[in-house]
Amino acid sequence: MIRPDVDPSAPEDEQPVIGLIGMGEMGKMYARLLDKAGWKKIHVCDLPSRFEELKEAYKDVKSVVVHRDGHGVSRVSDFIVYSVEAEFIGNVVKEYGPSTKVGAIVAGQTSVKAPEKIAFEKYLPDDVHIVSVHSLHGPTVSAIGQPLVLIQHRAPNSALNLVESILRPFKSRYVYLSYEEHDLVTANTQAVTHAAFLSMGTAWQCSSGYPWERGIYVGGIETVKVNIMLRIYANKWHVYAGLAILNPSAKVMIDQYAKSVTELFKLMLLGEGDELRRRVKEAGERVFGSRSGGKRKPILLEEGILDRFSLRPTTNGNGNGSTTNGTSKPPANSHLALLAMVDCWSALSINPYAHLLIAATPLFRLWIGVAEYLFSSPSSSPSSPSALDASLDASLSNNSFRSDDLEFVVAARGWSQCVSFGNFELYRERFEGTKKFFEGRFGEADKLGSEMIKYIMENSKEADA
Ligand SMILES: NC(=O)C1=CN([C@@H]2O[C@H](COP(=O)(O)OP(=O)(O)OC[C@H]3O[C@@H](n4cnc5c(N)ncnc54)[C@H](OP(=O)(O)O)[C@@H]3O)[C@@H](O)[C@H]2O)C=CC1
Ligand SMILES: O=C(O)C(=O)Cc1ccc(O)cc1
Repeated sequence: MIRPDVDPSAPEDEQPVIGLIGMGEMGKMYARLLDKAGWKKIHVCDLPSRFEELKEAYKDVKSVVVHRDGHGVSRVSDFIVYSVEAEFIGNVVKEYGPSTKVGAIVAGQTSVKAPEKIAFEKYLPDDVHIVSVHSLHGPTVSAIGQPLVLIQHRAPNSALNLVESILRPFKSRYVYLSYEEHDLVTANTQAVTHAAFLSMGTAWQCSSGYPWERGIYVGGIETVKVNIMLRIYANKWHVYAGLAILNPSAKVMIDQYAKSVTELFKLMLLGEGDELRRRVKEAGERVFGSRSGGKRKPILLEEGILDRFSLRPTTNGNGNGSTTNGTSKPPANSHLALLAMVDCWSALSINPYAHLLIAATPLFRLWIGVAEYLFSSPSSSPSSPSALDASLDASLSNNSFRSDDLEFVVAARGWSQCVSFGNFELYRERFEGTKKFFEGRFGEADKLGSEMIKYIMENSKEADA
């Protein structure tokens, strides 16, 4: 019997055997973090076809034992994490679940929990516990301070405590949810955020050019848009497909987002300025008016700070990433993606700040940050409009955004349809087509994006407190 409060300094024979089934990005991240923590018995596997490759990769890591398949891992482990594609979780648990050691605790890392719950209930023997997990960040982000969802589904408190003890060295922030609460929260935070950024990528691709190379201003909050879009396309398609297609609440959110995009664009096209301003400002009031009584520190302190993370070439020709001279004011942009996001939150009565404190991913935090910046920045002088007014004016009077905005409408509708049809193959084709277009830029975007996330996370600590 493993003590629920065990820690990595315990003698090896008192430590739990930790099993990792699926050694892709997340499985590898868990193996790395668990080994670094000092856990000495980590048993892992991927598909049998990857057995030799994995054995070679971990030959010098003493704590890691590689198995040919999930039967070997399941039979010896006290705590098992399945980190496989959400689409396949049913089949994988059906195959290996019956081999689970009596009294073990089983978790899944899947980003959408509905199929995982069904699979665990159906295929795990009655004498094993279910305490699921979800690290709410990608494999290249530090786990420190990030939300880590724990779901005590079919387990006594002692099993939950053991999972807490095993994962404590990650220094993540535990968030306790039920399976159902998890899927509702992640539909609101992740699925719709991804839909917005996937649509930006598709639209920019269809406009045939990297935005920062088409003479379009890419500083300030545009920097966040470009970096996050690239981060998402650099990840695996199935992560986003799974969490959108297999989460029933996500369809509703993504559909409303596409509707908001379309309706706002129609008002812009028709020049219905009064109605556009009324609708957007009312939505802004509903979403941001209640922002902790207006006392919460903004997520983005200054738009200019973001220029240091920009991908656009610098004036001295030194590639990317450095600041401009800071004197030129960015031209107003219609910011259709952001106006629609706030309209969507308002239409579905979602308070994004409530999610921020519970289970926000770094990307969601940044996305609220830019929306908040657009909606809450005051005008710099009595004669100049606020950022929001400048954006609304531009959307009505400046035709130069129309073609990009039209592409964005088409893209948002396309992604929404793809999700509502539940078509994984179509999703993969759309995703990978755009990924190919941006592929050359992933390296530098990853570096700049990680720095940007680190900066925002550090600045958010105080505000969250
Ligand atoms: N990437 C991210 O940012 C995050 C992902 N997640 C979730 O974690 C899970 C894993 O994602 P991620 O690691 O990124 O994806 P990967 O594709 O990198 O990893 C999944 C791994 O599972 C393997 N696998 C599939 N079937 C089996 C099987 N029968 N036995 C053993 N291994 C198998 C896959 O092999 P093969 O490739 O050969 O099919 C692959 O190596 C997903 O459910 C995802 O939604 C959660 C948080 C963040
Ligand atoms: O932060 C995001 O939304 C990401 O894109 C990274 C990510 C992807 C899937 C998850 O289940 C958790 C985090």
